[in-house]
Amino acid sequence: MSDAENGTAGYKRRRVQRSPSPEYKLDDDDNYEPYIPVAQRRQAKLAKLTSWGANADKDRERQQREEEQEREDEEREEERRREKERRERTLLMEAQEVHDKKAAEDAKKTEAEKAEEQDAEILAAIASRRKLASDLELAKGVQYVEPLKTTWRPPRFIRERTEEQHRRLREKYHIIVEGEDIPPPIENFTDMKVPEPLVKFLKSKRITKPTPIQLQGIPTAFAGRDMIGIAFTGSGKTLAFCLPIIMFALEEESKMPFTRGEGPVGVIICPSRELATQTYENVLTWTDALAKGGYPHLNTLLCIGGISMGDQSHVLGKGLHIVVATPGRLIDMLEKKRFTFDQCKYLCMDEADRMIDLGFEEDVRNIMSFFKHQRQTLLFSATMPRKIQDFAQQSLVKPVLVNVGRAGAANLDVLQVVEYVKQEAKMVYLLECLQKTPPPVIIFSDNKNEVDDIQEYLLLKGVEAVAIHGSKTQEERQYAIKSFKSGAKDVMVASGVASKGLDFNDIQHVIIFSMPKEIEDYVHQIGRTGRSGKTGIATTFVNMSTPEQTLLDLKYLLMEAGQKVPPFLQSIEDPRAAQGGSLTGCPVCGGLGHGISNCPKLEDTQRRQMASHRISDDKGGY
Ligand SMILES: Nc1ncnc2c1ncn2[C@@H]1O[C@H](COP(=O)(O)OP(=O)(O)OP(=O)(O)O)[C@@H](O)[C@H]1O
Repeated sequence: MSDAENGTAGYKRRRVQRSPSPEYKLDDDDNYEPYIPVAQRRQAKLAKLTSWGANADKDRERQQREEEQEREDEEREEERRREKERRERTLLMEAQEVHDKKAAEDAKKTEAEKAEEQDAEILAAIASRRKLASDLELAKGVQYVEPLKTTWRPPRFIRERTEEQHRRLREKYHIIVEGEDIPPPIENFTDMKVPEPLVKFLKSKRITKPTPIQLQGIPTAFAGRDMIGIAFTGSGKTLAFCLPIIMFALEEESKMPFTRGEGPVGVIICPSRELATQTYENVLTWTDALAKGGYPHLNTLLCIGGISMGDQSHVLGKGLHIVVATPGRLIDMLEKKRFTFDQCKYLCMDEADRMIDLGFEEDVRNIMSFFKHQRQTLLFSATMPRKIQDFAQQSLVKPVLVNVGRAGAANLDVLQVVEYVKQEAKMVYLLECLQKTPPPVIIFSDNKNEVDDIQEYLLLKGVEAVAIHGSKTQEERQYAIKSFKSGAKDVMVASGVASKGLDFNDIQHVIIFSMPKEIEDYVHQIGRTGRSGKTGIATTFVNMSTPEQTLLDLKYLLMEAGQKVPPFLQSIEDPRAAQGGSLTGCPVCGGLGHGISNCPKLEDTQRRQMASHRISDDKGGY
């Protein structure tokens, strides 16, 4: 029989003939039915029909058995399916239960707890920053464990006092200390062994008794200890960190006079040129007073951007004792080897939290890498958030923390007035506000254009005003400060950054035209008045454009200082209180009205970091 006769037979036969090996066996082969010729099939059918009768019973039985088997199979299959469904449902339910339980637990957690968890994550990220030490020290694993030794000792009668007596004295002046073997507080300059001519000079400037930060800070620094000094604005921190460096330089010069190319023995770093200039001028007056009193003459160099170092060649031409600097110019001079830190043993940072926190951290490390020996490090500021304190402490040797009042608290000698003034009414109201006190008055705005606008407006109204901000030339800035300090000008309009830490005589009134976002800036700004024990007024304009969180920080600060809280500030609720959270201050900026997760300073730092990464990425691409 041909293939044509049985249709598909040729295909099947071809497959039979190929007799596939097991590994090539396709699924179709499972259904393979061997070919049975038609005649044979007919015969088979006939035989079946004929035997039907005889086998009918057997067949029925078999059929019944088969049907039963089939039913059983179906039942078993159904049972298996049901079991599977049951198992799946149980797993699903368990998963749902776990999910529901977690949701319930989350719901039970207060918003404050969730915020705390978030805060802990952010803090852990901050904590991972590198220690404040030079790269070389970090790379070599150099770690100093003992503070520097100095020859200074407190007078015997003070050494003989008990720890309890020291404690009571500190308590009397509201001084909080932390650390090991803390040197004693000393209540007058003579007992601190400050040279007589300087004591007399200070007296002539009405500096007769040390302020609390000086009373504990100067002995601590004289004893060679690393320290973190925190005290409110205008409390005399400058003398506290300058005096030890002057005394150390005097001692070194007395041992062996310095000649050209030698020194400095100490460096003071400030975050702004103006602050560095002011500190430099202070050091000059104090070292001059000593020289006039028969002590060796000390050379001090001002090392800041915007001035020609040629003007100071007379200082560089001699032995150098002290350098007062801003970071950028200092690094430049060190890199050019105009002087070295081979003999430098004293490093002080003013407004240290700003230096560490606001972009100078790498510069500070760079500066540290020029030191050849162990140094004594002093960090001072009016604001020092806990997080920065912790970080700084890790970088110092057995540090002593000297704290007068809460870090970041406002000076209690400043009467703080907060007024709601609509944006468009500010200028006119400013004139009215100027009538509150006689000059000198400082007006702050963080916006450079606004600083210029205010000055222009005041000049038009016949008010003698100067202005200072970061976009002014160094000459303009110096002129503004000089004419305001000398009393030739009544009002200074300033951006916060340009005037931080500046000590002007007897400022009567500080007007904050636009409230800074960060409460620390506010504390520094109002701190231009109420200095060295005198009182002053600070008037601050706020309105709808002031962020609520800033207002809340302000509200708590006023409450802490026992000042009047105006009704519009009173009505601002703390969302953390509603959530039952803790109302402790932000560890990053010290603001009392918010937590770390919505800290404006942290946001700002992160934004700047991202911007600088972008810039370095861009640079890397070329
Ligand atoms: N023991 C003292 N008694 C009286 N006045 C002092 C004393 N020590 C310093 N002063 C004066 O107090 C003023 C403020 O001092 P200083 O500038 O050192 O304050 P500060 O704590 O550094 O403030 P800021 O945090 O704003 O920089 C200065 O004019 C200074 O001469």
